Amino acid sequence: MSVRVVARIRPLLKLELERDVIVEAASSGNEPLGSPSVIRIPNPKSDTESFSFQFNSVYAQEATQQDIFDNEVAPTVKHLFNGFDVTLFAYGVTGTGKTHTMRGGKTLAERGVIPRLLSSIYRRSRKIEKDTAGTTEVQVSMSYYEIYNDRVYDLFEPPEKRTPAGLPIRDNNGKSMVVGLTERPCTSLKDFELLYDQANVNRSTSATKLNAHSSRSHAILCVKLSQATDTHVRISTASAIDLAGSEDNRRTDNNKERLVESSNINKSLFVLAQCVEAISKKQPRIPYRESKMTRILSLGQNNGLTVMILNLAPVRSYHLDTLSSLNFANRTKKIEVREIENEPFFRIVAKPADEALCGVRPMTGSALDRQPLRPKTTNQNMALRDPSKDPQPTVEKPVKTFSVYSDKGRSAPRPSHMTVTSYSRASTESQKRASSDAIPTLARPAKTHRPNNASKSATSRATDLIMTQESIEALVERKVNEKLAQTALQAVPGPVSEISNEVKQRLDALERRVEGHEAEKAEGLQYLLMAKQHQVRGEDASALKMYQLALPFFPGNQKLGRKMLALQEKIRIVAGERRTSSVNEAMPVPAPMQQKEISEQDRHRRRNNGYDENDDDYQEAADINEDDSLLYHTKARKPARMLHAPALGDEITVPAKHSQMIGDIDSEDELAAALGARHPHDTPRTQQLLRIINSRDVSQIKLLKGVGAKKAEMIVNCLCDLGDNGAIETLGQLGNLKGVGAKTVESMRTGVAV
Ligand SMILES: Nc1ncnc2c1ncn2[C@@H]1O[C@H](COP(=O)(O)OP(=O)(O)OP(=O)(O)O)[C@@H](O)[C@H]1O
Repeated sequence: MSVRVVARIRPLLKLELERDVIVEAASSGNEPLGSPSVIRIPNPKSDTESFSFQFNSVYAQEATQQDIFDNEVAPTVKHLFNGFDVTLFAYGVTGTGKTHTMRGGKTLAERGVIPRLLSSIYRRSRKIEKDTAGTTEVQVSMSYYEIYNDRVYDLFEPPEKRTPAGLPIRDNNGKSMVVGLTERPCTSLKDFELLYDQANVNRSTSATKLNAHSSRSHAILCVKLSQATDTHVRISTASAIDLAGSEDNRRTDNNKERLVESSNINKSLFVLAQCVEAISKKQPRIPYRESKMTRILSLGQNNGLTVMILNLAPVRSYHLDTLSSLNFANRTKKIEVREIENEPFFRIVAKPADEALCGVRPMTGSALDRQPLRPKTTNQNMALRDPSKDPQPTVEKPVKTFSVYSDKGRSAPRPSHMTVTSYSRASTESQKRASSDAIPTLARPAKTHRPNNASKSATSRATDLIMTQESIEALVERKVNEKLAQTALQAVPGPVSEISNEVKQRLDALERRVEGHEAEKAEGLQYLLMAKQHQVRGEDASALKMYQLALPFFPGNQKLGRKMLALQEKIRIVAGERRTSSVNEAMPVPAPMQQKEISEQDRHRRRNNGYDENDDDYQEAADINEDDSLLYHTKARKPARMLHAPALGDEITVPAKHSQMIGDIDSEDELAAALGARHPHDTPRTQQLLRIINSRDVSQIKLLKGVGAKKAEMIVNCLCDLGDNGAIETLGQLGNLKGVGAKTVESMRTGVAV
């Protein structure tokens, strides 16, 4: 089944005008009751022509939240209860109504897809429990996380408690799982709303020029539904994803922090577009792994039902962005998704004695609060009892805890001590296992029945044997994970040896250093990426600013320095030319307008017939990976791109020392000095330390690691001896101050947070 793609046009906002509306819903003539399924939008080159895009459904400006839910989401609830996973995601440019569609407002009418989905799940759960006279127990739990700057953060944790590196993602049985995520049981809609609202406070949102409450992250809500009877349990998951919107930074006026977020958002959406393109062209390699969002979304890889809601703004100011989104959606609708339901697995009725024996507590309440720091495993295949303690006399062979792929057509042996009834759905061809792990009130389930390979045809067995490098790696990783998870489950907790304070401190310091390094490097790369984006758009002054911000993260990188000098030279020349031409021209065109026109024309030229404006930008952004000055590159180098015409609107004054020619620079030190760095090897941490020292503020200095009030006063006294303008320029100078040695300097430096 293909991904279901529906488009929703949001109504006009306060400042938008009726005459600017260019996107409209139309009918193809084939739909029942004439409900629209076509989006019509003019050709940006000629208003007399228009493009039409057909989707599964189209919702015009006046469509309500109820309409969207009733037609697009309510039908999936039935499938969820039948054991299918459901993925709903909102896609669109910033400010087009994704969050409004998914979360919505506070009033009943304004509630979005997510609260309505949960309401429907609870209603159906109650009905099932009632209809089965309580023999089927339905439980709902949720996890909620965001991908912010390509890092995964648990939204149940307040930002101040997050580890900067975020949570890791592991592959497990072909699914990407976030490790260490909190999972909260929620027994009623009220429970859910409370948790959801609290978690949303932790989501990264900010005001931008295009949206007062812009989501700066992709938010992923996973609702796990577990239906348990006496004999078996069925788990299915509904994932509701509110993607962050792509942004054209020429329109956002974003500051430094917003630009970093924006480039991460754009990059992940670019990778998503690449994945969709690769899938639609049936390419052998889909670049899922190039961003965390695509890894988690795994479009076309996940089973079950997928619905994409394409959010569109109706007005002309979004024209090219809207076309880009429509093109993306057009490709997405062709993606085929395997409609495979999750197999139920069998429960062993947990007895207190068993629990004591194998050390498994019923996973309710606090036990469910946090999953163990290991991949959520497919531990249906694992015996939870400790075999050494299990006095079952019938065990003849050691229990095999994972199956071996074999060409002999044997079915894998099943541990004989388990009280398991074989159950397999005839409709399910694959060896897919149920998607989840923690089952409230249950011991771990036993291995599911493996169909007898002998019944398979020779051809299908031969196909099974052709394994690609990727599938072998995935298989090995899966087996290792299973083994590790089993070991962890069977391990009897021994006495915990106390780590000495000294060791703890050293570990902490080490961790801080590693995190600092990672964060620093990532931040530097962000600046470079943005510099490149600005540069290819001809926004030279902004590009230069970004390169300047990146420089401290790559001390001594001569190539970067040269690039900056060349850019400065170019800006200087352009500024000179502009001054000359403004004297010569009788009626000058306003510079910013001219720049806009040039770049518009240029962009039209670059788009041959695809109208993939954003894709183009994304491509350029991605090209930075191929820049060999930037430490990280995987692909072969491409020929350098031609830069755009210089931005005529850029206002920049180039300091005299910056305007020297590249050839004048001989050493790294000169280069760094020319670029305004205090010292070529200054890292942000060093700079921050020197800033604190040079502040001459005893109250700040005494907080540095290894410095008390007395030492802080001594340092300030030394600085005062240097005179009013005296400053410490290097770590060497700092170490030479009275009472401060190399050791203290290192200690101060490692303690500085950047
Ligand atoms: N269908 C709608 N009805 C009424 N208002 C809407 C609708 N869709 C969007 N809006 C309004 O438009 C504005 C932008 O919507 P929203 O924040 O949902 O956009 P977004 O696509 O999530 O943006 P971002 O990607 O920046 O987070 C909000 O003020 C929202 O209330």
